[in-house]
Amino acid sequence: MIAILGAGKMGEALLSGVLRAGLRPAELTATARREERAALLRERYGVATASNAEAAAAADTLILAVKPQDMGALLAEITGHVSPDRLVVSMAAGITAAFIEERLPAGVPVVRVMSNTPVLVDEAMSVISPGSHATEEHLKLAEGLLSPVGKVTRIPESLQDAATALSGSGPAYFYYLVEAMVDAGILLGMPRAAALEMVVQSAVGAAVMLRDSGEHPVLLREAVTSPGGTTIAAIRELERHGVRAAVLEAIEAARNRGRELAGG
Ligand SMILES: NC(=O)C1=CN([C@@H]2O[C@H](COP(=O)(O)OP(=O)(O)OC[C@H]3O[C@@H](n4cnc5c(N)ncnc54)[C@H](O)[C@@H]3O)[C@@H](O)[C@H]2O)C=CC1
Ligand SMILES: O=C(O)[C@@H]1CCC=N1
Repeated sequence: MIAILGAGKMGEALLSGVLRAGLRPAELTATARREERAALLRERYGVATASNAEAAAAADTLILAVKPQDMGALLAEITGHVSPDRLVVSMAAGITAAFIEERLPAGVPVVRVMSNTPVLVDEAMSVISPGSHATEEHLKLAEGLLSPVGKVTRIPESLQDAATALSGSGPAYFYYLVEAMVDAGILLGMPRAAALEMVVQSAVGAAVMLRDSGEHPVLLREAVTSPGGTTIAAIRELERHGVRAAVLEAIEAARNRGRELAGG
């Protein structure tokens, strides 16, 4: 039995993903703070819902999907119902495996995960790290849950906040760029729907080429950038406005915020 504790956006995305991957609803339990939310999850997915304590007592694998700020309270609710023969998987930004281990009985294995919202379309990037009691078997269990909904990679926990800043938040940066490009289309007199179609398809095409061609992004960009042409005129403006430096600083700020989150 797998329990998803705090099935909000990410918890529900993972729930739907593991069901698409072939788990049966009877193998899953979800928890929610509000009864209307629990009813919606039961109705939409056919899974059972329970209190955190009941779900923790029944499940072999507990997936913690609450906000970092709610993690302490959730752990206090479940600590009396978790034993070292279970696996605890945390999806929260910033919360260290040690934070969880300190609040659960000694020896409980914890795997820390940073995934992202493309879980919803089976294109997630999930980055996992073992806590101090997690073994190869526990990492394999976590990979088994996450690999049907996207790519999974292992990193040392010291890099988890950086992974959060890069791939956890990453989709938001691409959406932000798409928004800005569509605005540029509006500025140039393009109808909004047409601008959105052009920008989204360019993003999809670029993403597929990045993933499938094996070429470095610099080479792919150079292939678009003709001498004396249009693209270099745009790149000059991006450089003049310090966009590359802004990206470095933005992602560093996200990493630093992740470091703060475990402190509340
Ligand atoms: N949204 C994103 O793109 C990503 C989020 N994350 C992480 O995933 C976690 C969840 O984020 P979201 O799904 O975006 O937030 P969310 O707010 O949509 O989901 C959290 C859910 O937990 C529920 N909850 C809080 N305390 C509870 C309790 N004691 N018992 C039962 N339910 C409880 C809330 O009512 C809410 O529905 C966070 O820790 C976040 O850092 C990680 C990667 C990406
Ligand atoms: O913004 C956040 O805190 C969460 C973690 C990664 C993406 N969203």
